Amino acid sequence: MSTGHDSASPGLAFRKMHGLGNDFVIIDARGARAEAITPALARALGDRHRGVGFDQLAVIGASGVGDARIDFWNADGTRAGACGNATRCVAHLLMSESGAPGVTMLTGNGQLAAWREPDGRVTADMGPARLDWREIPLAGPLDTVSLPIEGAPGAVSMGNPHCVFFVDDVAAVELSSIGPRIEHHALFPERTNVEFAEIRDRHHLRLRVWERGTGITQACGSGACATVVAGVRKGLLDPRVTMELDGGVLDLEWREDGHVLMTGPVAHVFEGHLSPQFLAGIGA
Ligand SMILES: N[C@H](CCC[C@H](N)C(=O)O)C(=O)O
Repeated sequence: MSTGHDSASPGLAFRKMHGLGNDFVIIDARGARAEAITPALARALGDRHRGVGFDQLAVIGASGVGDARIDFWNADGTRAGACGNATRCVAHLLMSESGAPGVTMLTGNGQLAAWREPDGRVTADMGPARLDWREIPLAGPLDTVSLPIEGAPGAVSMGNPHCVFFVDDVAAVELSSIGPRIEHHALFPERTNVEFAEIRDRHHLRLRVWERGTGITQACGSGACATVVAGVRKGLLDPRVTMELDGGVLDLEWREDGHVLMTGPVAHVFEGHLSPQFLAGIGA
């Protein structure tokens, strides 16, 4: 039986990685045209039954600044300005490639540095937390420490919008119903990621996340960054915090210069090629 031209022409190469179960398809497009990556390709790849499946697609591009640029896409085909766990995964790839102990990458939150820790985990400097209502963005001039939404969540941008609630019992939160309601709340003209945090003490908390454009995820790095910032601003947390997410543990620090550092594991799962048949079936 013919297998078509798949073996002769292997198609587009990709990698599958994850950080605490927050999973990614990573495409190295440094030698390719960025226009090759479209919302339709992101949606098709993100389909967990007919594609590969991911929480985010991360596309590595050539950059005149730093080692590379990274563009992030959600499973619904929309773009994300930041993705902390994918930033750590791509940093791991770039450091493995160059043998260097650190790397800099251009993202929607500016140029970010990352480095490997002695224990093998990867730390990303996720850049400055942005706190002005225009930077989130919010629909109007509101105090981002406490929004006029039931539960008084805080709003933080890490290059993407986050709405952070502090609750008594995070296990009792019905993420699949409240998540999409807050994602599409009128106060957030570009929608928002939604975090629910249960504080254990000033250095420890439990976090669950509903992601804009993707839904419930096992972990969200930029959400963890936004949560430490929102918690410190409300007087609930110290600036160094360990967070337990559904998929694992992240260490966070909101540094005095406003940058947020995030440390956690990365995992390389497999490499593959998208078949020409799959690529030919993707619409506009
Ligand atoms: N998983 C990512 C965040 C994705 C954010 C995305 N859903 C958005 O639309 O901003 C992280 O580790 O930071």
